[in-house]
Amino acid sequence: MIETLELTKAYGKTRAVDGLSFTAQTGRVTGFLGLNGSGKTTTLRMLLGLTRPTSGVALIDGKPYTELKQPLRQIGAVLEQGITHPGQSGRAHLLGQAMLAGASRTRVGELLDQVGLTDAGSLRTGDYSLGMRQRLAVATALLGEPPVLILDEPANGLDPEGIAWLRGLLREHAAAGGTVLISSHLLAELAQLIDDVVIIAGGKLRHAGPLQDLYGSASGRLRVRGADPVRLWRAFEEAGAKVTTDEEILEVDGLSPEDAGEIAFAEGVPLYELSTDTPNLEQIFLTLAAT
Ligand SMILES: Nc1ncnc2c1ncn2[C@@H]1O[C@H](COP(=O)(O)OP(=O)(O)OP(=O)(O)O)[C@@H](O)[C@H]1O
Repeated sequence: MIETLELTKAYGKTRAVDGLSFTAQTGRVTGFLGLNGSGKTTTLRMLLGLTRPTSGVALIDGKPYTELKQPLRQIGAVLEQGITHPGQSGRAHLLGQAMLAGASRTRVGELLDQVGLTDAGSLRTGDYSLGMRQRLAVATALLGEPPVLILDEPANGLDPEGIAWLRGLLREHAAAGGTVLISSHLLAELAQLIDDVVIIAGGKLRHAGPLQDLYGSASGRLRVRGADPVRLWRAFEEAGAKVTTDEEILEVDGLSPEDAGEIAFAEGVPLYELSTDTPNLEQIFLTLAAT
């Protein structure tokens, strides 16, 4: 499990992270979301022992990173910065890192295969595309078979096939009892990957919970088209709804589709269309993440 308690990092007068408490549960993939500059990278760096908190704690399985006995075997990380020497091949990079993590040559071959870089293993990493570099970074993070994974913007640079690959890998990792924390500034980018969301703004927690609850929290607005829009409008408003219109289509807040259908029936107005607007995930995120 990953946990922060009242975690704070101040740079002079700027509070990059400000009293942040959240958990990322074992067996789940948690999305860590916020707009640019909201404090995501600073939080992840504190979890990884790279930045010292001003106050509060960042814990991996109940301990700060610096107190972990075998950090490379307990936690794997993909950070935004490049980690490789451009003249080195992907395989050589992994072999070097494997020595540090105490992993075998066989493991390097398996990982190249798992991240889809077997054929590209002998190419210079300087010639890798952004997506290939992300795959190599994920392979590096997995070397020590750590149960906890922290990934900073890993979806950046991946094409749809790459995203599907990452989804499979992270889901498998969580299902095998791992913990995954993955950051992004776009909720839509992570929607297919994650179980839970933590949204921050200005270094503070804005929302935490299952992704499903975010959809649930967005009130479903109805789209109604009928033979007599004016009459429908009046009837809906009399029933307590808020209605806006472009003259033909009514957008109705505060009524269920059942209520709206029955009101139209009682008014004797034929309906041509009655649908519920699906909440726009990015819109929900932007509302929650706005400072
Ligand atoms: N070393 C530092 N010195 C001073 N200010 C910093 C430092 N690191 C981060 N900050 C500030 O802290 C705030 C949070 O930055 P951080 O990089 O954690 O945000 P982020 O959510 O990761 O953003 P992005 O999505 O752009 O990577 C920003 O205002 C940033 O300018």
